[in-house]
Amino acid sequence: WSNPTCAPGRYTITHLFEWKWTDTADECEKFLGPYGYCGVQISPPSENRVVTSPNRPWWERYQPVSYKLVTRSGTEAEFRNMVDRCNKVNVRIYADIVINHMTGGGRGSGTAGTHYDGESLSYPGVPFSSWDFNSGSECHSGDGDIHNYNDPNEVRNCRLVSLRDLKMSKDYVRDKVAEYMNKLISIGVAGFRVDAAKHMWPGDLRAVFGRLNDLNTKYFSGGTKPFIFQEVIDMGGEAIHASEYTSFARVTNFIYGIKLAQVFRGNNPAKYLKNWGSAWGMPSPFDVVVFIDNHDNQRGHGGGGGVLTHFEHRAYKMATAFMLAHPYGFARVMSSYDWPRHFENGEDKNNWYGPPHNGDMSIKGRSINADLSCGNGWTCEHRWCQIYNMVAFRNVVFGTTVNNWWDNGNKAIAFSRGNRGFIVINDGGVDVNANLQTGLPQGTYCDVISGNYENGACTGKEVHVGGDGRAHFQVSHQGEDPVVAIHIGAKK
Ligand SMILES: O=C(/C=C/c1ccc(O)c(O)c1)N[C@@H](Cc1ccc(O)cc1)C(=O)NCCCOc1c(-c2ccc(O)c(O)c2)oc2cc(O)cc(O)c2c1=O
Ligand SMILES: [Ca+2]
Repeated sequence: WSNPTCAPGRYTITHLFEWKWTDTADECEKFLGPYGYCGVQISPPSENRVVTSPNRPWWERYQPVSYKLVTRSGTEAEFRNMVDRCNKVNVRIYADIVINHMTGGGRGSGTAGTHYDGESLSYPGVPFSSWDFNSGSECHSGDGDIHNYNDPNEVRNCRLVSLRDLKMSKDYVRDKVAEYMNKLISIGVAGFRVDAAKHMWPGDLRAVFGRLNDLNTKYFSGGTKPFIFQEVIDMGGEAIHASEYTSFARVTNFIYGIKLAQVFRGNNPAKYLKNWGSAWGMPSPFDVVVFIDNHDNQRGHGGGGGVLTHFEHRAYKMATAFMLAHPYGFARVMSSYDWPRHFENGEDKNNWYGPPHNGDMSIKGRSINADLSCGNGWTCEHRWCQIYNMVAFRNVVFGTTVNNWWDNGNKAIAFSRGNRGFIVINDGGVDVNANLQTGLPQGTYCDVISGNYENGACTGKEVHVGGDGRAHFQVSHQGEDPVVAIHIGAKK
């Protein structure tokens, strides 16, 4: 487990995938601060390989060349400015760090112009050289790559898709990685998303994390530890289990999104969610970061591929509303960019597409529409009102449990969070037309899915809760948003 380092009253982060640092700083001040987000997961800030075939794919950022803070997202100065401005409006920065490996084969230069040679294992920008990498002594797979995911040694000591595998058992390597993380901490970063953690030994990760400083007291109280969550793709069926990694940090819970996709695509009745969480055999809520989709599995591979994405926006909003209304786990909202999917034999041939860009391949900033949504090719799910209003819902109900569960035996469910919030989700079949116990104090509440609570008025539907805590709910199973959510922070 690991404690989030959010400012008080904030409980959800958003992954601003491939955003520039200048845009991220602006987004903290204009939106994430005012709308109650805890923080941002940023794309890897370390210098990465420049891949031109295909042309600047998103996954080039997962092939480090050095730990210099120069990428397509911006310069070190822009990075420092972003962390400062976001912290000043109570929005934390969680850095995606790629420390299992460096580049694949071949030689070239990175986004800071630093030379590397993947053949001779030469990375002068760190520096790392051949004895800092796993070799035939540690990896016994024959060609040096991972093939057998049921051999824990092979998964950790061999090359993931031929990416040069760092020898994390070596003190020098641990020191250089910890030095990189401590530099980010000194700048004001609040924690880390550890990429490809499954491919590193838990003991080596624990040794590196043990070298980390406390967070910078310019923004955090003394003795605050960084919030660390590790990407461990574990869907069962492999030799490596997420539980190996949860004694010293959190893990990403991949099963979560896949199970919710099954429910909200209509394969399983929503009533099954009555005992959602640990009763489904999932890890302790304090050991996980939960999400509907991530940058990899929204493109159809990595974590099972069967998850909901912004392309299926109706079901996606329902599943996100459920995730944010339910107490299980620390929630992360994906924020994507659009790309022209092109399926051939079930695979999206364009799943490598990088972010919207200008003629010179620099990343194009997002534009903001009157309804707060984004343009210029950016999806900005974190700015969809059905999502940002549920981020506020999660803030208001924190610390309460699930009560007053109701379901219609099939695809409609409802539950309250203590006496602070109540949600009805109608996942299909028949309309809901019921008088339900909300557990809330008497009054007129705004439905925060169909509109906002602004200047004391509801721009969407209103719900009247009587003295007995009951209210009448009519939720068609055919509307764009078959969800009604109310809470005491949006009450007339
Ligand atoms: O699709 C991709 C990149 C995927 C990817 C990148 C970052 C992630 O955090 C992630 O989860 C996936 N990469 C493309 C293209 C590619 C890139 C490099 C390379 O040497 C070969 C090909 C691809 O087709 N990759 C093969 C399938 C995805 O196999 C990868 C996985 C991965 C997928 C499923 C697993 O269960 C697993 O344990 C690991 O993690 C990466 C982590 C990285 O840091 C960099 C990578 O290249 C990858 C990575 O290729
Ligand atoms: Ca490894």
